[in-house]
Amino acid sequence: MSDMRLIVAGAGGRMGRALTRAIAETKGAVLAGALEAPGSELLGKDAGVLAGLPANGIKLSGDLWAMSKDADGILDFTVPAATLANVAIAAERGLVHVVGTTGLSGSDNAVIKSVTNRAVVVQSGNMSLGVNLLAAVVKRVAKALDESFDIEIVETHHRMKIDAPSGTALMLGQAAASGRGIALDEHADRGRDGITGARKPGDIGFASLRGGTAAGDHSVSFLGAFERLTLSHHAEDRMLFAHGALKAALWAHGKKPGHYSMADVLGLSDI
Ligand SMILES: NC(=O)C1=CN([C@@H]2O[C@H](COP(=O)(O)OP(=O)(O)OC[C@H]3O[C@@H](n4cnc5c(N)ncnc54)[C@H](OP(=O)(O)O)[C@@H]3O)[C@@H](O)[C@H]2O)C=CC1
Ligand SMILES: O=C(O)C1=N[C@H](C(=O)O)C[C@H](O)C1
Repeated sequence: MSDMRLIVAGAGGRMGRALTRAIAETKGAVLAGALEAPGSELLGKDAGVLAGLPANGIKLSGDLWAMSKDADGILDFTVPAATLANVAIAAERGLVHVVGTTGLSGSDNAVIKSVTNRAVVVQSGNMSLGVNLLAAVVKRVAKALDESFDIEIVETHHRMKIDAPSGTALMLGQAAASGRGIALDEHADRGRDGITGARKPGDIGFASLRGGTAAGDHSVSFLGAFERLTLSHHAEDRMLFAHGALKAALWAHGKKPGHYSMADVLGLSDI
């Protein structure tokens, strides 16, 4: 099969630059386009140079429709409004759409899912093997422990992150809720402040720390009487997520339309 031709959305961003480097390091993938926000001062710049590589001749552009004429997929780590705009074009062009953007609302996710009867979408709040394994373990542990164990999720990210809780924290919360057989929406306790009252039994708490350059730390604690169990993951570099996204795109190339997760890509769906 010929190389998979990939567009990087948000090519001037932290993940966008990492994705450009990951594509350059990956056999079977080639950079076909670099998308940035219309009006960005980076439009016209060379994607390779922005990523710290030799020039590759791919200039940042705000026109996804034009650049996707001969492309196979798009790696989208941007902002919710951009991802939603990209969904329709990716579906129309038949591109594999790897969605890593977080901070999406329930209705945003419904829009993404609405195209998956005709388009291939791989979506995950975290593209790493370790976090997806952690989610499977959290689900299993939550199933084994009853409400006498309180569940608390703590995440730490770099000072530039704009959404909280992180997509990964919500994914881990969803895994815990599924293991317990409860709806996360009804039991999430996000952001305590002031006289909050005692913790409600069965709630899943979230706390977000921001600072420095942390690529992404997550821990899930089960706190019971006289004992605490904490499971955690530490990302050391965002190239981890970029290589995961590449793996997802190559896996999805040629798959039938559907909404896939990173657990599907990694063969962890049955755990
Ligand atoms: N699922 C996963 O494994 C991971 C997910 N993420 C998520 O990826 C997203 C991006 O993170 P990060 O790279 O750190 O953020 P950055 O802010 O560094 O990058 C986002 C980029 O998207 C650009 N952008 C904004 N609007 C558009 C548009 N309409 N079209 C194209 N590009 C646009 C931004 O441009 P401008 O600055 O000009 O607005 C910016 O360059 C976040 O939601 C983050 O949580 C991050 C790491 C891993
Ligand atoms: O914004 C980030 O940096 C990250 N975002 C994702 C999230 O919201 O969970 C994944 C990773 O933790 C890095």
